[in-house]
Amino acid sequence: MLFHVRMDVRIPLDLDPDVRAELVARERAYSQELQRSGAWPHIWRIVGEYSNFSVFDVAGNDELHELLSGLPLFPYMDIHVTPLATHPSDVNA
Ligand SMILES: O=C(O)C[C@H]1C=CC(=O)O1
Repeated sequence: MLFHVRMDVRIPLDLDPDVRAELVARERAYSQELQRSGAWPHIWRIVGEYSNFSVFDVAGNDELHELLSGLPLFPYMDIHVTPLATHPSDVNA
């Protein structure tokens, strides 16, 4: 199943810079591992925001929740999920 996910990152300004850097590095590694596995096929920066639009390709809601809640930055994100269905006019479907 495909899901559109918006992630807005809200790291507290007073978070220790070393803790912040370590979190961001772990987030990058976790994200890139999922991208390589095929579970996270698209990630786009939203221009002018510390946010992304992503597409996840997973078995269902439970797997998506497991992957999202495992994000190192999960405690510092607002996440909005939109399940995607095939459009009847999609010429590629
Ligand atoms: O920067 C972000 O959008 C947040 C997060 C998602 C992947 C990643 O490496 O960081």
